[in-house]
Amino acid sequence: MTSTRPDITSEADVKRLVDTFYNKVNADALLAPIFNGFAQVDWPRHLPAMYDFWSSLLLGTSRYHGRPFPKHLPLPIDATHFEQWLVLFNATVEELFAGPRAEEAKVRALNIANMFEFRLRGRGPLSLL
Ligand code: HEM
Repeated sequence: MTSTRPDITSEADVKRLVDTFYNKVNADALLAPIFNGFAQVDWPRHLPAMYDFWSSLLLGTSRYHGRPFPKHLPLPIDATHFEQWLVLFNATVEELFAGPRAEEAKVRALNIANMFEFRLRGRGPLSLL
């Protein structure tokens, strides 16, 4: 297939990536209950935080100033959830974009997911130290 997909180069691209990804998450039998059931995510607040996060990582805008890991600490998630998260994220990137930043998005997501999963495995009173 000839690829006419663009790379990720603008805020509009970041927004499209994030919106499309979370639409998939919301339709996913494994992940939707975590976001909407357990965590009761406030989407109009969460999505802009995710635009900032990915804009910082991929466009170098330094707009995100939060600490993502602690938000994941209470969630009932394990490696299976992270694998599914990555399947949906990679599918979204590949459906919409192609190029060095698209590749970088997938590598960054994989590294962060691995790091979160590793830290969550040690979840317990000492994991906050
Ligand atoms: C099983 C996988 C995951 C689940 C179920 C999950 C779920 C959540 C939930 C429920 C929140 C809190 C939303 C809120 O504040 O109401 C959150 C926040 C966040 N997540 Fe995840 N997440 C997952 C993986 C990831 C990965 C792999 C990344 C990074 C690549 C990521 C990045 C973030 C960021 C940046 C925030 C926002 C923190 C803030 O508000 O400052 N998450 N996630």
